[in-house]
Amino acid sequence: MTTILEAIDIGFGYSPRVRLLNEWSASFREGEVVGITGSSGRGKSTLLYLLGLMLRPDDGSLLVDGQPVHSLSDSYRSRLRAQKFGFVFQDAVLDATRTVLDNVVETALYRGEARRDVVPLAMDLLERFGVQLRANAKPGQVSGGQAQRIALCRALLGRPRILLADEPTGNLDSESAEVVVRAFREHAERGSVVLIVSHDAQLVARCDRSIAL
Ligand SMILES: Nc1ncnc2c1ncn2[C@@H]1O[C@H](COP(=O)(O)OP(=O)(O)OP(=O)(O)O)[C@@H](O)[C@H]1O
Repeated sequence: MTTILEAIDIGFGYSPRVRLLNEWSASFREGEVVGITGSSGRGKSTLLYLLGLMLRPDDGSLLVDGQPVHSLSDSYRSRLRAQKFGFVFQDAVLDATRTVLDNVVETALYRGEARRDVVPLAMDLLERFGVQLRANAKPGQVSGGQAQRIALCRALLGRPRILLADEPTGNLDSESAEVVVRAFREHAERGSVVLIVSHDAQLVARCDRSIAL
């Protein structure tokens, strides 16, 4: 299977005294759903920021589809992020001034897709995750669990090659969590990799493998 993302001997600390990662290596292949576990404060979210090109490692290298990315310019890394990455983070960061539907289609429009093409796809995703009736609401008018599913729709609509999810089922009941896990699996099977940070042992057990930090 093709390797999509590879970290080689990554080192990182927010300050020299507090090192979170030392010579950390891992590779992630097409079709995989990988769980990342570790105690609170261990650095799991930080690892997603590093793998998602939001932070730069202090040492080591990172390859995306075989291309070294650690020393690329910020603007190139931003473009790569928009092209290849999808994020489902805890603080879902939906734009409060725009409707749920506009939030979901935002990344696809940024990539140059036509609104008339992506709106039906977005509505299908919202329906799948049980939030289609909130399409015209503003993010401030939806619950935390709904916001999480809306952020997931936005990420999946972008069909990212690398999907990074931080506690994606944290605010969800078990039935909604099940829908999310199935969606991750299907997404990976279409030729992507999905990395999930979670404290939820049941969720991690359903991944293809897990990595403990
Ligand atoms: N921007 C920052 N500047 C300085 N320290 C930070 C910053 N962000 C996080 N930290 C610290 O780095 C450590 C790792 O944080 P991180 O959020 O990556 O852990 P985590 O494993 O995801 O934790 P949790 O399971 O509680 O979400 C923590 O001690 C945290 O306080």
